[in-house]
Amino acid sequence: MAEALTKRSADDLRSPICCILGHVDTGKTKLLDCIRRTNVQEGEAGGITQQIGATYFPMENIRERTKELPEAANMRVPGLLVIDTPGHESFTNLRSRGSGLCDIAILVIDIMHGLEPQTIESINLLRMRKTPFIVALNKVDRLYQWKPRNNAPIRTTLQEQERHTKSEFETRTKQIMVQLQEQSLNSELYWKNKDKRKAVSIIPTSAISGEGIPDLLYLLVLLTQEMMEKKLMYVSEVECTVLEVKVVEGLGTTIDVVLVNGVLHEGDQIVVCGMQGPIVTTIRALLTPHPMKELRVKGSYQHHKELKAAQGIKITAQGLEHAIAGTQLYVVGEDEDVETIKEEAMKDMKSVMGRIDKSGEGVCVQASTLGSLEALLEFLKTPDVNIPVSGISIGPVHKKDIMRASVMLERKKEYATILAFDVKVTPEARELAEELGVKIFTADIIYHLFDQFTAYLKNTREEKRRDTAEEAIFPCILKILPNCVFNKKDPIIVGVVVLDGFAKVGTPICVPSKDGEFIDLGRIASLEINHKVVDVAKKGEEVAMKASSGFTLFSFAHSVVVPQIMGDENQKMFGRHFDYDDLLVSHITRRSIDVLKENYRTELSSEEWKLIMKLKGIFRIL
Ligand SMILES: Nc1nc2c(ncn2[C@@H]2O[C@H](COP(=O)(O)OP(=O)(O)OP(=O)(O)O)[C@@H](O)[C@H]2O)c(=O)[nH]1
Repeated sequence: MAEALTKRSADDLRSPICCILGHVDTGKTKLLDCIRRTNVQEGEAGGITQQIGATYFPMENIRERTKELPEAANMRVPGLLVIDTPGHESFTNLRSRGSGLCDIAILVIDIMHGLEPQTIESINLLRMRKTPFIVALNKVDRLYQWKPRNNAPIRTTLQEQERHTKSEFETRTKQIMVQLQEQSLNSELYWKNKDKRKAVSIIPTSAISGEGIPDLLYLLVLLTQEMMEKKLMYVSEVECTVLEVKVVEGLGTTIDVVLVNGVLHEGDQIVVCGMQGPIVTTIRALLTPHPMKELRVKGSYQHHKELKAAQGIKITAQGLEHAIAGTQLYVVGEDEDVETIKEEAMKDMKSVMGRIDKSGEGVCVQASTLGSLEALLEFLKTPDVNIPVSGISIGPVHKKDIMRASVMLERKKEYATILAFDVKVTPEARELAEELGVKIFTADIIYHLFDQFTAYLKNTREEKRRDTAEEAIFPCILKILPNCVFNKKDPIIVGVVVLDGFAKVGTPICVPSKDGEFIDLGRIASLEINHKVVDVAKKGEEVAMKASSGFTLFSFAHSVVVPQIMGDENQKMFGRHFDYDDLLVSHITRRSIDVLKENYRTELSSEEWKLIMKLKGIFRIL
C-alpha cells in the first residue's frame, strides 16, 4: 500500500469500535438499549441477540450523557461505534469475529451472580484476541433496598445508598474481584484503579435505571484514547466487514457493513465474497440511519457522497443478492488488480467449505450469515455434539438445497436433513422435502436446532432398533452350574453363570462343538435371578435360564406362545447332545454384528466388543 494512503495522524482519530460480551441474561442487550434508549431486546428470539448489530454514538451524545462527570472533558475521538454481540456459548466464532473487529470490549457481569461459564469463556476469548476490556458490573439496582437515581454517575448514586446497601455492594464486588483473580485477572473499581493497563476497570451499572452509564461511556473513550492512540489513528486503507445482507423495499438487496478504517465513496468499485463467486460492483448509495438509531431498526436513511471510518453503513449496489454476511469488503484502488482482490475476497468462504466431511456423509447446514454459519459449524464440531456436515449454504432454503440433501437418503437416511439457522424455507422447497422425505429443522437459536435434531436422531435410532431387534444378538458366554439342570429338553431350563458379556432375553444360544458344528438351543425365553424375572443377566451373575426354539421376540412382546412343531428326534437334549463341560454362547452372525455396529456401537463396552471378536473367530465369521 502506498505511503500516502496509510498516513496516520494524532489529530485525526477514528471512532473506537466496542463490543459487548458476557453470560446469557447478564443484561448486554438491555445495557445497549439503555445507552441508545431504543428497545431491540423485545423483538429478539428468546431474548438472545444473534446477529451482529452496530450503533454509532456521536461524541455530542456522549458529552451530553457524561456531563455530570467532571473528568470527562478531554474526549478527542469523533464518537463510539458499538457492536452488539451475542452471549450464547456456542457463538464463540461470531464473538471472535466481534472481538476481531473491536478495539475495546465491555464484559458484562451480573453483580448478583458473579462469574458464570460464558463469562470465563469470554475472558479467554478476549485474552486470546488481546482485546482490552472493562467490566460492567450490572444490575446494581437489585441490591437490597437500592435507591435509584436515573442516569446518574455511579459514585454519586453509591453515596446516596444506605449503609447496608453499600455494604452488600462492597461484599459482592470483592467476591467478584476474587473470582476474577482466580482467572488471573487483577481488577479494581475504576475510580480506584491506578494503572488501567495492569488491572481491569470495574464499572457498576444498572441497565434499568441507567446508573453508571455515564461512567461506562467515559471510560470506553478514555481507555481507547489513552491505550490505543496509534491504533485509532485514522488509516486511509479501507477495512470493512459485511454484517448483513438484506432486501429493503425500494432499495433492492443491500449490505450493512462496518467500516473500521478508511473512506467509502459513492461510485467506488468494490469486491465482496459471494455464494457463487466474488461479486464486483459499484457503490450506488451510501446510507446511514439517523444518529442514535440502530441499523436494524427500520427508519429512513441519510444519503452520503462519502463516509469515513468508523461507521455502520448501508450500501446499495447491483448484484449483491448472493453476498455473504460476515466477510470483508474490498475497494478496488486505481492501480490495483481486480483478480487478486477477487481471490482475497473468497478466502473466508473457502475456509468454511473446508468443514465439509471428507466422507461426503453428513447433514446440510444453512444459515443467514457467514458468522452464524461458522457459529453453527463450530457448535456441530464440539465433541459431545459431533454431527458431520456434507453441505453448506448461506441464505434461504431453496429446492436445489433439498435436492442436495436428498442424496443422503440412499447413504444414511437420518442425514438427509437440513439444519436451517435463522433462514426462511421457500414453500416449493418445503413441498419437495415432504415429497422426497428430507427433514428440515429451522430455528433461530442454535442449540434449539441441535435439540430438535438430536431428538429426531434418537427417534430414528429407536425406530431402527425396533426394526432390527430380532437381528441384534448380544454377546455372552454361559456355563451350566452343577446340579442346576431343571429341564433337559426344549424348553431347556438350566442354571448358568455368565462368564463373559451379558445374557439377554431373545438371544439365540448354541453350543459350539469341537468338530465345528453348532447345537442350537433356541433363544433365551426368560431369565430369573433369585426367583425374580429379569431381562438381562450381567457378567458374574448366576441366573436360571429358559431357552426355547419356539421363542421369538414377537411372541415375547405379545405374550403369545408360538407352538413348536418339531419331532422328538430333532430336539437337543442335555446329557445326550451337550453336557456340563460345554459352554453356551450367543449365536452371532455377520448380520448381527453389523446391526450392533449400526445401532449399539456406543452402548457396548470395549470388553464386549472384544468378546464379539472372539465369538466371530469361533463361528468363523469373516
Ligand atoms: N434489575 C435489572 N434487570 C436487568 C438489568 N439489565 C438487564 N436486566 C434484565 O435481565 C434480563 C436479561 O437482559 P438482556 O439484556 O436480555 O440480557 P442479555 O445479556 O442481552 O441476554 P442474552 O441476549 O440472552 O445473552 C432482562 O429481563 C432484563 O430486563 C439491570 O441492570 N437491572
